[in-house]
Amino acid sequence: MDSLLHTPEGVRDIYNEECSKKNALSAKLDRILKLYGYKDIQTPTFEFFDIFNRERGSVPSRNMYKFIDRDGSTLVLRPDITPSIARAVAKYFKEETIPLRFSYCGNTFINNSSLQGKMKETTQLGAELIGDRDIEGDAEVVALAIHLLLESGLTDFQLDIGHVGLFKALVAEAGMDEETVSQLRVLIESKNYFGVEALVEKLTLSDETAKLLLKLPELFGSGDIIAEARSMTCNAEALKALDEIEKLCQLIAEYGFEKYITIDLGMLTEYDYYTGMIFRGYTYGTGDAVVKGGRYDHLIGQFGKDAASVGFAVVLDELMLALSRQKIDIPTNEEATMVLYEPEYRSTAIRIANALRNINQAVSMMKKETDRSLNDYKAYSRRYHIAHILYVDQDKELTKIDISDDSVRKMPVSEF
Ligand SMILES: N[C@@H](Cc1c[nH]c[nH+]1)C(=O)O
Repeated sequence: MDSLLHTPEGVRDIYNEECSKKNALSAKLDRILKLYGYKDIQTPTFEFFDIFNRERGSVPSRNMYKFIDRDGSTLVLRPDITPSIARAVAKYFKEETIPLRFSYCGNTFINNSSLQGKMKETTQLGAELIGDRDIEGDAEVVALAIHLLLESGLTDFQLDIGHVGLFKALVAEAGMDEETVSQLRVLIESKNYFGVEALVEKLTLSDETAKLLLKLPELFGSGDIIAEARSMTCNAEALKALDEIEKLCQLIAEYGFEKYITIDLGMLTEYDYYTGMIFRGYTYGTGDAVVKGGRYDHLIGQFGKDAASVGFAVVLDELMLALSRQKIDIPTNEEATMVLYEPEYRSTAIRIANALRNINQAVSMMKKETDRSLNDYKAYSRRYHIAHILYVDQDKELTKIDISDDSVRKMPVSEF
């Protein structure tokens, strides 16, 4: 019987305070998205497999939850919301040539290996700036991500900014096969210097390319590393990527957010749809990114609309974890009142509850059981963060109990 209460590994229930806080956080962040002109969009939780297949460059197929529809089509629970937005935009905004801004909040499902101990269902709150190919678009999106983290209450965080163009240019120049590229990516990403060295030695690369690849895991820090990287390559595409990061950092300074960014030229990603700058935000309390995003100029084109785009997603669950470990409160504005009534005064109690709800106060009604004492209800209120009890045991007067200090006051019912 007990096993009926279990949930599968990687998913969990969220309730009480934690759930109120998660919703409050998402509403708070949503307000900022609106301030930047992002409009709500919702796409389905499951889609055809092809929306996320290898060509799109999202999560690898083995990490997706796949199932079969009645008619035999293969469906997946979305592992990522960006390809869905790309599909929807190509479908409903095909003719629009001026940039569009969309934001969303929804759950994603990734069937990670259990060994990693990661959650398999997570809530993402994201923004996509569609049809903007300029560096100003990159800067807006990075600034917005920083603004959201500040709004959440975090003060100590860093946004690492990289660019897939640098790595792509180097491996293209070296003519590496896909398997080697992916091995190298993992090694550089995990800053495994010796691993990179061993692999690079096995390949036939120009001295210049080999040196820069070896150096990538260390190219992390402030603007100076751009100059350092620049001095190490003549590859035009690689130089272009470096120029872009430099310009992006200047624009982020125009937003006043430069202190939150770090350049990380060794930052790479498994998502193949990225074509330009990529970024990830980190803070204390969780090793995983609380926000992640980047530029993807060809994804929407795969659905038939040519629209260079850039966006990101805040991983709400990671952000919640970080906030809680950093003891940063998320105010929920939940000053709930309990209207506790003796059965014969039910209609008086309903009138009182309605009057309070009319002035936007949250009320939970509770019929008093004969075998429970007032103290039982006070203890319950303490457990569930109820601020007051209004005890209705006659028509004319009620008793107001303040749970924080146990003080008691009589009030005329006519006041409601
Ligand atoms: N969808 C990406 C984040 C992102 C949104 N837009 C661009 N990138 C992810 O799940 O990591």
